[in-house]
Amino acid sequence: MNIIVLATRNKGKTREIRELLKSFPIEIKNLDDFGPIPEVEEDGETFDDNAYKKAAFAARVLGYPAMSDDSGLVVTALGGKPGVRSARYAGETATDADNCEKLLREMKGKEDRSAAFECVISIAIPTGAALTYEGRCEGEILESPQGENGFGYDPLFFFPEFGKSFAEVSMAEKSRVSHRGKALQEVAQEFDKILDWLDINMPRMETFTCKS
Ligand SMILES: O=P(O)(O)OP(=O)(O)OP(=O)(O)OC[C@H]1O[C@@H](n2cnc3c(O)ncnc32)[C@H](O)[C@@H]1O
Ligand SMILES: [Mg+2]
Repeated sequence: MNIIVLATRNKGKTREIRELLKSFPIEIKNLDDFGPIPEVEEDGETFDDNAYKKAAFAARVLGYPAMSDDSGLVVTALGGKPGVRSARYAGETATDADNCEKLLREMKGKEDRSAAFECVISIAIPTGAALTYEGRCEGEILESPQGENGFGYDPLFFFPEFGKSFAEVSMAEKSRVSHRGKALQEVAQEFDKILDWLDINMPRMETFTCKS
């Protein structure tokens, strides 16, 4: 069976990705299945840059195909912030709660509450070749947190079609419409092609016998 390493340390993402790919014939490993590996600096200017960096690095270091997700919240009234800095919005060691608090502070008094979650999924192999999938979903920033489910900014992200925040719906409901859900629906649709691509492009580990 094909092995793919999920190149993320985010437990919320990992849960959602594993659930959406559970019916496919792949073994999904995560970074914790391996010894300590260095952290990748997420210094790209776009979700695309960072997604590729995370997947290509994991694939190169571990020797398996790797799938990463770079995602974040893009808020109109904040000129697109927190964007690629979503995980570290309130500082390098910020928690989800710290980031949500900062977002509420920055949004105080803002009339335009529109925002979007964006996600780029990269699937890379050790040679550096990669495939990219994208998803986006639009909503509004609430005045205060609502709901206990999900992770990150979910309690502050109101999704008009549901009339609820992402933290007030189940993981399955969220994934049907979310940025990550949409990107992974594309992955799912193309899954056979992805497996063929891995088959053709993954470097083979041949065993050579040295004659003395
Ligand atoms: O880089 P990895 O290890 O995958 O984990 P991370 O948490 O650092 O992930 P990102 O760099 O992609 O930053 C994305 C941040 O955007 C937020 N985010 C992304 N998707 C979200 C979602 O579905 N719901 C709520 N917040 C989300 C959340 O705060 C994440 O920490
Ligand atoms: Mg990150």
